[in-house]
Amino acid sequence: MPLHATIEPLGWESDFFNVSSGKIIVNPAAAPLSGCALDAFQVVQAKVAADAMGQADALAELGFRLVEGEIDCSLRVPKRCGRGDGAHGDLADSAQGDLADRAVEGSARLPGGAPYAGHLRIAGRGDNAAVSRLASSAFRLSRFREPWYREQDRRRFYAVWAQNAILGTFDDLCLVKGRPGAIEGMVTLRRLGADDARIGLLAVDPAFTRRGVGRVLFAGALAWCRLQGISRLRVATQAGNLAALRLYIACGATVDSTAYWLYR
Ligand SMILES: CC(=O)SCCNC(=O)CCNC(=O)[C@H](O)C(C)(C)COP(=O)(O)OP(=O)(O)OC[C@H]1O[C@@H](n2cnc3c(N)ncnc32)[C@H](O)[C@@H]1OP(=O)(O)O
Ligand SMILES: Cc1cn([C@H]2C[C@H](O)[C@@H](COP(=O)(O)OP(=O)(O)O[C@H]3O[C@H](C)[C@H](N)[C@H](O)[C@H]3O)O2)c(=O)[nH]c1=O
Repeated sequence: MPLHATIEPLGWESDFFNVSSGKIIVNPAAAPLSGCALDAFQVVQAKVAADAMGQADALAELGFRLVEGEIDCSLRVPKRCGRGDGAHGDLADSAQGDLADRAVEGSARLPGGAPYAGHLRIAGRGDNAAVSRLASSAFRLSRFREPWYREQDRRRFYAVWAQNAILGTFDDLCLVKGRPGAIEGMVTLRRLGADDARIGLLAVDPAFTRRGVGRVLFAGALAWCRLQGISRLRVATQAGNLAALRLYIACGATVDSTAYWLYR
């Protein structure tokens, strides 16, 4: 069966990776996708819902290859509530809220941009080097991988993502645990709309993994959402990233959707 779709040019990615890139937009009203249209790009990406295998088969016929699976998760942002205060939700809310509050003690100063007094603080320019170092090495599981993208460009991509979060030019901010130069972990966040936000990048320095830092970062992300009046936090990861999936599920997230990335 032919796939009816258009190809949306990806300007930012084409410039950043120096690879002319496009993305498939499935549209039953569009013409059938042709090899000729695909040949105009060095890389064409498609994100296919995991229950739409007909689309994946049609793309395979056109020469697309599987790159990775993606799992999209989300959770409701728990309301702030003290122990024993049943007025603001269930037990899970209460436990999550306590952890979040401890993670961002002093967080009332957040909207002004001042650093946290608690475990987490907003990263500033002085954190640029350490945050970039962590981001460039942490995200080994990525759809920006060989043979389509060079390893050094994948590393640069996540470093720039983190730098842009510090500047607030892509994600809105980057929260870090640890002193400048001695960062234990980082999480970046972006408001998507009135009610929801998304974690961009979340990583823990390998010297500090399995000590609860990931949970603290996630709790800090929830606390930021609460301060912003955001009620839903979204996060995505690679299907093969069991550590991240287990972390998000342990923090209360549930799976919203699953998909495959295919490239040609
Ligand atoms: C939005 C995104 O950025 S998705 C990509 C996520 N980041 C990465 O993959 C970067 C590389 N990995 C990391 O930085 C870390 O391994 C993280 C962030 C995934 C986990 O950070 P940690 O500080 O180790 O997590 P933390 O100690 O808080 O563990 C919480 C839970 O996560 C799960 N978990 C963490 N690491 C692992 C692991 N290696 N294997 C299995 N489960 C794990 C467990 O359920 C754990 O609970 P438990 O210790 O009670 O069993
Ligand atoms: C830094 C930056 C990026 N962009 C653009 C470039 C891409 O088109 C998107 C990001 O795409 P996304 O699908 O989110 O990228 P990843 O597949 O790498 O992300 C997943 O895995 C990550 C490890 C992480 N968990 C993330 O949350 C997941 O979505 O943005 C841009 O336009 N401007 C920029 O500055």
